[in-house]
Amino acid sequence: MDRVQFHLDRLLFEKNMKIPDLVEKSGVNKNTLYAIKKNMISRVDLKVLQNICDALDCSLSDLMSYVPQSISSSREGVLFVLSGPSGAGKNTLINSLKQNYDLGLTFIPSFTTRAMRPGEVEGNPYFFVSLKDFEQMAARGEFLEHEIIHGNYYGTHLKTYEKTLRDGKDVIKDIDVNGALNLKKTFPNNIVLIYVRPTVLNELEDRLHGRGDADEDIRRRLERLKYEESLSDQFDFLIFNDDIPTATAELAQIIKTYTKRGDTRDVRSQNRVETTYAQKAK
Ligand SMILES: Nc1nc2c(ncn2[C@@H]2O[C@H](COP(=O)(O)OP(=O)(O)O)[C@@H](O)[C@H]2O)c(=O)[nH]1
Ligand SMILES: Nc1ncnc2c1ncn2[C@@H]1O[C@H](COP(=O)(O)OP(=O)(O)O)[C@@H](O)[C@H]1O
Repeated sequence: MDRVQFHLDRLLFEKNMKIPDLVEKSGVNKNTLYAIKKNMISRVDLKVLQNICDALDCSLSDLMSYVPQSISSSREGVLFVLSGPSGAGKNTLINSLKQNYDLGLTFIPSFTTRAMRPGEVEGNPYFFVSLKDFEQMAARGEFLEHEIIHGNYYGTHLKTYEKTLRDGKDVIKDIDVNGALNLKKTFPNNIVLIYVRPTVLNELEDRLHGRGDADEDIRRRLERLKYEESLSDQFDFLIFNDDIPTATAELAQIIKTYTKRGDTRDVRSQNRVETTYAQKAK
């Protein structure tokens, strides 16, 4: 697997740029840029990286990241990732799963710079840190991956994932679409990507209002919807969360299939289930 990963795709999206714009601004050859964008490059000149960073006004750690061998070869636990638009019900389903099913899953809180919401506490569902602390942690390479989402930073703690999965524990976590697809490159064999959404996307706004989000936060969150939907077909499963118990049951069904005792932990060798509700996305 590629342990050095480029994030050009995301950066271009964030800067509202296309490859031809970057060719013009950076002077870097088009084919090189496409290869970097697709993570299909095995060697690259430092000058090229410098020119890309200058053109995108970003740092090298925004453009690329490195995953240590120790974690990339971990095959012990299975990592279940829930992604989807804000308000889809990812956290609701994780909590409902905890309360109604005994699947022995571990939830690993991420680190974030966003403000704590009512009902949240330190360590659940996040460790809440300042921007300065987050940046220092990122610079020290403490994150497996990190992203800026809705203007806040979110990062998965490398050492905790490493230890938990190595100990053979199965993990469930909601991660944004970029982070999910990056993690798939890190753990190609023991990850299951699940995309969650309501059947009717217009319901998201009501749900976010119901959760008590401020209007400005709701607007920012919904702005990302189109991008998130555009990546949904790269996920292994799609769950329509219209009714919480039904969607929780679908999620539990998927998890049980991949964590059967006695089965190999290499999820590649297991057949994927299609329940009546949970459909493989493609
Ligand atoms: N890439 C990445 N995304 C994360 C991480 N932790 C949470 N997220 C995602 O960050 C986004 C915003 O999360 P949150 O602030 O809880 O808002 P919500 O989606 O509206 O509930 C969601 O898509 C989460 O799944 C992480 O460690 N890495
Ligand atoms: N199936 C559902 N029907 C109606 N409301 C829901 C459903 N699932 C979740 N909600 C509500 O929608 C809001 C957003 O859910 P949440 O789990 O915070 O979403 P996410 O973690 O995906 O951003 C919460 O107020 C939650 O109670």
